[in-house]
Amino acid sequence: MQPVDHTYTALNGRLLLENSLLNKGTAFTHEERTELDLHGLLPPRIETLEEQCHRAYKSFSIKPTPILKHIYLRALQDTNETLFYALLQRHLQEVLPIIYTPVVGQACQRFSDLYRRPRGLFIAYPDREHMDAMLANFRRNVEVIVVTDGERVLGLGDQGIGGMGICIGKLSLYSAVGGVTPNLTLPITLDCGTNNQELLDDPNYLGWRHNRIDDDAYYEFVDMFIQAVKRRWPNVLLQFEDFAIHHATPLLEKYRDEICSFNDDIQGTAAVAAGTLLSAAQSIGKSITDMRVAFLGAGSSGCGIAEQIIRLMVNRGLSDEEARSRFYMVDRHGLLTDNMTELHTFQQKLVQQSASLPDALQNQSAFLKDVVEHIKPDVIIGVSGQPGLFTQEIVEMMARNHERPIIFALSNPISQVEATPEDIIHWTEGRAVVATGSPFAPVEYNGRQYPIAQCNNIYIFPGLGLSVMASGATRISDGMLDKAVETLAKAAPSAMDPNGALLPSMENIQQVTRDIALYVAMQSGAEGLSPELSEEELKNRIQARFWEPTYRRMARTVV
Ligand SMILES: NC(=O)C1=CN([C@@H]2O[C@H](COP(=O)(O)OP(=O)(O)OC[C@H]3O[C@@H](n4cnc5c(N)ncnc54)[C@H](OP(=O)(O)O)[C@@H]3O)[C@@H](O)[C@H]2O)C=CC1
Ligand SMILES: CC(=O)C(=O)O
Ligand SMILES: [Mg+2]
Repeated sequence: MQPVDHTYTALNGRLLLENSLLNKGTAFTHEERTELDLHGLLPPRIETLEEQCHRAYKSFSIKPTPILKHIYLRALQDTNETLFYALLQRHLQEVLPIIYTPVVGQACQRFSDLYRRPRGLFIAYPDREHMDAMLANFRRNVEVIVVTDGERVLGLGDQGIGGMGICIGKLSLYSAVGGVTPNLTLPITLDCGTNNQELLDDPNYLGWRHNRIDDDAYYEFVDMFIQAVKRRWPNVLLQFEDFAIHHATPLLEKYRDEICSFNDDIQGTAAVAAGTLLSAAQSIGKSITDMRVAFLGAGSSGCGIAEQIIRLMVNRGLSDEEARSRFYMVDRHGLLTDNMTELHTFQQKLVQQSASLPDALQNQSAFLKDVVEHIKPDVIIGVSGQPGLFTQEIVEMMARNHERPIIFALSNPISQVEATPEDIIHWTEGRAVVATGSPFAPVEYNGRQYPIAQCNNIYIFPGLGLSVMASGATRISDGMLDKAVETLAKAAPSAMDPNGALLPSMENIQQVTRDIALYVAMQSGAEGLSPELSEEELKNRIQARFWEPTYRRMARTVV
């Protein structure tokens, strides 16, 4: 009888050390080294995981730049995943900006230069006839996929196959925060070409050197991929990530009822932003149903966030029409109105009726400044991907209009933020309720420290993944996302104390993620999208599924 708390492997010697999921490096014990033919291949000292973490943290700390720290961590991940995640868990707050936004943005931009070892799948358009074979080249069991086509990476535009960096980063967080076993995750890049001339001209670019395919060719390619995923992993959770505006919503709408899937930029961002807004409303003692909200950027995230807040307002008693009338979506060409002809379908649902607008906004393209001046929104949300558009004039006007203006500058990475928290706090004399998409240090103003909430979908997607894994949900419904919003808002310190932070701290993010997983799973059960299980049963399943980075005794498979 083989002990059940052992991990069994048919690998030994160098092949075992090269398998990042199984490798323990210097933590292989004497017995394991004997049994698995490792003697001589490792330095003689045997370390504990804790000792390895100390050593790895020291190496990490002395790297002089954020990108070198990122490269170090990615190399560690490719060498020993248990150690990588143990390090992440012990230093999450410090390491998060390195493996995720903002530094992951640079890693995507320099993906080909930095490329060292294979991770995930690159599915290139010219290879499409081999779709099933490509998926079969990966491990048999996969439960979570993050897929991109790299066309809108953060606010950095088309990065071609560099988008893979984002998928790797997101899945690292599924494991570090959401307890999803790393060997069940799969990052995928659909290489549809690139329209980024710099990449096309770069002799080192590792992607398909071709302009992007579009229209029928694009949708047929994506469909070949989705059908192949369904054949190989019918129960997988598939996250669409960083697709450009013209593909993101059509793909979500096409596939959300066909495969268990969601779009992180639309729905994940919507849930975190709506949760943060609920929390901000609690802080300033105002109901969201009394608020008017203006957006800068009416793209995938902007319209997704607006639709989620509208659902919240409707759940709290407003009619759909009343709720929609409170939204002012400003895009590149100005405020969206019913006079505009070339809007995406998802934007058409969020237009203002020009006849009901104040005169000053009727006969011209109104921009954010005009909307803030004439509508006096309680909230402005930036998801334009363009830096600096929350100007001093606009922010000061917000502060004149409201005692506690709510200002969310959510574009990533830091280089693209609409206004820095430092500026917003100063321009509003410390009165603004601020959130950003990337992490910012607390702002010091008039002897007071203002912590800045990181309103990022990291608060949502790991919980959705854990929920699906624990419950076996087959779809991600709006009702499930609404539960995530409410659970997040309830977990915010501001729910207890108006001066408390808008979002739970990163130190508590694992617990928040478990709570989100639980309430989302209860909702999927109530909607018939997963077996209806008791709260207790679901908690037990979440606990049982939650992977922790620890070493197990490793032994040779007995054949
Ligand atoms: N905090 C978080 O968790 C998240 C943050 N984001 C960030 O949000 C940003 C946008 O993402 P996403 O919505 O998916 O991207 P999209 O491209 O779908 O949307 C961006 C929109 O902003 C518009 N825009 C561009 N320039 C201006 C301008 N000068 N004034 C007004 N609008 C403008 C674009 O118009 P056009 O198409 O004509 O250029 C487009 O409609 C990115 O920076 C991303 O990193 C996204 C997801 C999550
Ligand atoms: C956070 C994220 O998903 C984005 O900026 O695209
Ligand atoms: Mg994204």
